[in-house]
Amino acid sequence: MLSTAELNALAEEIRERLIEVVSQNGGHLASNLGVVELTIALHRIFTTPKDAIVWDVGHQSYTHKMLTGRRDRIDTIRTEGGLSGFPKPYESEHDAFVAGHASTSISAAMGLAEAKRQRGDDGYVIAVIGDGAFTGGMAYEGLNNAGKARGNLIIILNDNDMSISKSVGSVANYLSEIRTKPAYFRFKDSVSHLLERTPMVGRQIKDALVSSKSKLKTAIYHNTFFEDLGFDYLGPIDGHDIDMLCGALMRAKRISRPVLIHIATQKGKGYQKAEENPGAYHGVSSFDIEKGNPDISNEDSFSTAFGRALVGQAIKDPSICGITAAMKYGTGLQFFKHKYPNRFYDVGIAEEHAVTFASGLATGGLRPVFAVYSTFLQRCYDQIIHDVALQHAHLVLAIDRAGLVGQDGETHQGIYDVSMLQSVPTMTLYSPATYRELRHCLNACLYGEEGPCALRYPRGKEDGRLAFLDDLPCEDHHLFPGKKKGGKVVLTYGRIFAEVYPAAQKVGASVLKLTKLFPLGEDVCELLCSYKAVYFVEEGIRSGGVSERLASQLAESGYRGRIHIRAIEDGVIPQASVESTLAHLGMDEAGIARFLEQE
Ligand SMILES: Cc1ncc(C[n+]2csc(CCOP(=O)(O)OP(=O)(O)O)c2C)c(N)n1
Ligand SMILES: CC(=O)[C@@H](O)[C@H](O)COP(=O)(O)O
Ligand SMILES: [Mg+2]
Repeated sequence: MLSTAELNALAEEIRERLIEVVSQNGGHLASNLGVVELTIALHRIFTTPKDAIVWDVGHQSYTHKMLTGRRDRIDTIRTEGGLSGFPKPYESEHDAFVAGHASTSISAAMGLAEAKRQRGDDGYVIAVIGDGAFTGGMAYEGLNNAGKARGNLIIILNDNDMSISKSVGSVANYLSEIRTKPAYFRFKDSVSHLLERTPMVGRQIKDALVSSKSKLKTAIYHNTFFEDLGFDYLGPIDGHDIDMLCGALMRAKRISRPVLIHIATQKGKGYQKAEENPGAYHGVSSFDIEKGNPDISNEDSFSTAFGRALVGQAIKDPSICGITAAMKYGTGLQFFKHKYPNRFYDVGIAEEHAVTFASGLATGGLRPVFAVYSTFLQRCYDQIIHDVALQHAHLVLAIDRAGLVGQDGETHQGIYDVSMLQSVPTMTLYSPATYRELRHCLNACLYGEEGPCALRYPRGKEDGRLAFLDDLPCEDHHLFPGKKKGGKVVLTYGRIFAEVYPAAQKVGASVLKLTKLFPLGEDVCELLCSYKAVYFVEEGIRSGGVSERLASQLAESGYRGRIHIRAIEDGVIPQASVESTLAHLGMDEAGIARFLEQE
């Protein structure tokens, strides 16, 4: 058994390795540095996989991976074929549940705990959720249910007062209130502890006190929100003190009701630059440890092009509002916030709320734009149908990270949005391939369309090969004729056009590039019908995509030519660079050229 000093030395060693590896591979540095002691304490008191740890979002699980047999492979994290940056049960039996999206841990942990109870397994299930993830609605659905849980369930609220940016909202304020009065809560906690340890009657007195409405209770046993929901609350605890953490975890193990342990940690702990600027070190690409990571949030990308374009529109139109679900920098909305703080809303990690809130703004006469990553929009399917489309509310979804995203892997790929939105009544969707097209599409969504509108664009920068598009008019679709009239035609859209166009030139095929994906005019189908073979290339899942829909329309219209579809057949696309993934999918220039050679 390691001594406290040895455990602290282990924490230092792990920190050094984390900084080294993330500086090379990129990753979620600040979040991982903040939970080193917590992870060590968890693995000291609990034994995985018998006990299960459910990491919320999972971006902070690197130390857990190092302590569960993956230390010698940690240098492969987030690389193709290497360890995932998120928990993956297929990677290790110590990863209890898939994660990547926020606020799911309490529900998952409760399910796992209940399953253990039903199966007579006395293992514990521990959910570790950050204060950022704690702003998501699903966390409350979980808490509401879990307060009555009968399994061995422990929730650890890792409170560092930060989401990616500063945590927002009333819950954040409430947590900060608790954090700033630790002595008061510890006094309350020690009264509760004393009662628990008093032989025979202590527990009964405590239970009677908890369920009573007496003034005595409010005097000595003031409830936190969590106790009102049925949890035993332990905290706030210094999340960098391994002894204290172990003590709290041991105690939680002995309590028969669900327990919530509230720990206070520092995001970025142990690397000064990250401590000073935890937001900039939340998710980083490779960096120089000595110099640190320059702030790249203003660097040229589709996100910043969008952010600047929105400011350009908002100067002329005071009804435009900008909304983010905790992704201000990721989506380029920092410019809008800076210029129009009163029209900017960071709603926390609450995408479903953001959509319905935007619909409320629209119904009330404003022009809301919700900027959101494609992958996180997935949880808003019902809100988009029920709260937006059915009342034809005119709002704009600016869908960032559409298509392949690279190193975050399967949980973050933006490959489902086209299929999802295609089934939404009255939805309009644009897919710009360049910054200029993005500006055009944003303008069209704001002023040229009615009802729910969206534009989708990829992670990263414009492709230099597409500079020639800047000399062409921005149209809903554009035909680039091939060598032979009526020969082969390729229909495509978005970033992948940069691969398709040169491939088509090689084989002499025409290319029909869509900028507006739906609704589509009759003319598109008519045009395709004039070719002897139609090829589709789509950087999105095949099922329910544009290719499938148009192929079925062609078939219905009696088209007799050949139809070939290249789209993503298997929706689970692991981590790798976008270039490498495109090559694997046969969607790089060479792969598409081979595809077009098929007769
Ligand atoms: C549904 C969803 N929306 C947005 C994100 C992007 N995201 C990843 S981590 C994060 C902040 C998490 O903050 P917190 O839970 O407090 O963890 P910390 O990094 O502070 O430890 C956000 C917004 C996500 N993963 N899932
Ligand atoms: C963990 C998470 O969900 C985000 O931090 C995500 O990794 C951000 O990715 P980008 O680098 O594309 O902003
Ligand atoms: Mg946090």
